[in-house]
Amino acid sequence: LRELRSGGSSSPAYSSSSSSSSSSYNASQQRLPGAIIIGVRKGGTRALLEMLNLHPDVEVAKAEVHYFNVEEHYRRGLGWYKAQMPFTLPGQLTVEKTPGYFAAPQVPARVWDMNPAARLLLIVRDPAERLVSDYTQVLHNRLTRHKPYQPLEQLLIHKGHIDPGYKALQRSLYYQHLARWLEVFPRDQIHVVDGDALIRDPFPELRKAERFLDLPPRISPNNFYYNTTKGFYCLLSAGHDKCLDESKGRPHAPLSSQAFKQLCHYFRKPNKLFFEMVGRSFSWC
Ligand SMILES: Nc1ncnc2c1ncn2[C@@H]1O[C@H](COP(=O)(O)OS(=O)(=O)O)[C@@H](OP(=O)(O)O)[C@H]1O
Repeated sequence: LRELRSGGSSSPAYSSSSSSSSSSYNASQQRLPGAIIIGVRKGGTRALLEMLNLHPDVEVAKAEVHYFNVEEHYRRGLGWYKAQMPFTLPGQLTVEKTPGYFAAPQVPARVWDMNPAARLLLIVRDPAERLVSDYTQVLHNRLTRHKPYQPLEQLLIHKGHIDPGYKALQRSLYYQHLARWLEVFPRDQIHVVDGDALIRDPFPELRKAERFLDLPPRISPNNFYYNTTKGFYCLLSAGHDKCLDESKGRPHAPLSSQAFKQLCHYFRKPNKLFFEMVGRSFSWC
């Protein structure tokens, strides 16, 4: 527990964030993360981070850090990484999220070297939907920079068949990436969050995450309300409300129903392998 909360430092185990915050013993400082949201890209990582941040014993790194997956950052060392973290009191849990960690082969061993007790959160979503969301984000970025782009179907389908080389498709092969994490971390240090369930009804997923992180249950259904304009749940805390920005929940780029069906068929086997690996199944297409 101590290592989880303090990222391996020697600060005392759990103490409430509201207790004796004025004493120098409890001086706030930056600490390495005890928990990391490792992915998946477009799985709902921002929503999960913001929702965990509702917990009084959790502080989060606001920006994606990309420490373990970007060589230039990794070379800067743990001092740099720590300096990207929020200030916390002893007993508070530091959390960062970088969706790019999940599919980057060098990352699991690096996270282990940082803190072998780190708790890992993996939020997954229907891999076909995720792929379309991934493409939509790339398309949006290219349009913003006035760069050319290809329609999704052209990237995805080659001579009538799904092209296994398409990067966004590979990012949806969850079992391949998870297998690498499981070579390094024990299964019980990785908690799988259902990203589709988080969209439909966030509270039960948050309760499970609190339990995994050994946090006392502090997040409540009253922290969420459905915003009909946004079409998603938004957050309520201490009288403030917050919805995720417009980059979350964009209308997806079009894809013919025939191509989407092909995609669903393609994912059947890899999905089955993932279900076996995590010991549960999801009702994906
Ligand atoms: N409450 C709430 N509000 C808004 N959006 C929500 C929420 N919960 C989950 N989501 C889904 O999060 C998807 C984006 O995932 P990520 O944050 O992981 O994207 S990223 O990889 O960091 O770019 C985003 O995917 P798209 O809908 O495809 O844009 C959302 O569906």
